[in-house]
Amino acid sequence: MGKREHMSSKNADALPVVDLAPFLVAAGGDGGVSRATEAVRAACWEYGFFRVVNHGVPPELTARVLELSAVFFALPDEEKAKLGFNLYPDEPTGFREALDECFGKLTQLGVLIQEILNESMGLPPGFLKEYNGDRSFDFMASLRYSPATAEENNGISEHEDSNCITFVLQDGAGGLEVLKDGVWVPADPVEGSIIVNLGDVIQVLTNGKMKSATHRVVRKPAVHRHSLAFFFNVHGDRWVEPLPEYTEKIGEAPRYRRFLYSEYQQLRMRNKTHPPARPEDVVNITHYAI
Ligand SMILES: O=C(O)CCC(=O)C(=O)O
Ligand SMILES: [Fe+2]
Repeated sequence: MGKREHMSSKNADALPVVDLAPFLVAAGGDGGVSRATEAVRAACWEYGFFRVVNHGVPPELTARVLELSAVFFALPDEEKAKLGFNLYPDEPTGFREALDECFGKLTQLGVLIQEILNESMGLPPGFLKEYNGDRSFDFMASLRYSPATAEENNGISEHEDSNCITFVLQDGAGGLEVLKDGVWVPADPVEGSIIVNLGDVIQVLTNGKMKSATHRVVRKPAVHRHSLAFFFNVHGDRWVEPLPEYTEKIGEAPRYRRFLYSEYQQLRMRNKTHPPARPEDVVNITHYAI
């Protein structure tokens, strides 16, 4: 009586971690694959955000690409201004090769995660591969955030990604955060892990069951932050709509109307080229909500 038990609470800043080793080593057979698939399902329903380890992207490559990215961004502006969209810089030496190698590895990882998602979404084998088998819309961005000032620290305002699956590689600075039940949870750098977050396409296909996580970057004082974001996308000609497995087959009404992915991309691009005066007029996936 009167004595309070200490309630142990879940460590709020621990994002779910999924070990991909069972998919990448020949062994298997110990239930590792189904455990990892279940872990992905739980993470996607709860957060839409998780870390993967033993993902097949060499840590040496991740470290190298982030270091070269930092060298690139530290070049004089005149040097960087020579570049248009999708042109590779000559300097620093090896940056282009590192980016290409990273792009290749992250594409492979995307294909694997998509396979796992297919299973954890309970879809017929190969469904997502068929739906999203064209890799020509994938892209990667090398990003740099300058130190926070006393006046402001916004790196990227809160948003959801529009695509299928995003990967984030980051240096040691920190600042990425994900919104979970109204609380901003840090997605701090953990050596050897890659952040995975789901985008709007998966949220719509699953009729809102899997989350397109709201996230942001808060800049830290005194440090530059470098990250690499890879967007495993879907072709612009694809129609996106809640799947029967998440609607008629389980007696639930669709929560989104169908849309052409390229149309959504264009509306989101307008957010940037013609920013609406009122924040509530920024187009996001609720534009298609029923
Ligand atoms: O830099 C990061 O950690 C995240 C970037 C991001 O959220 C985005 O580009 O959509
Ligand atoms: Fe994002």
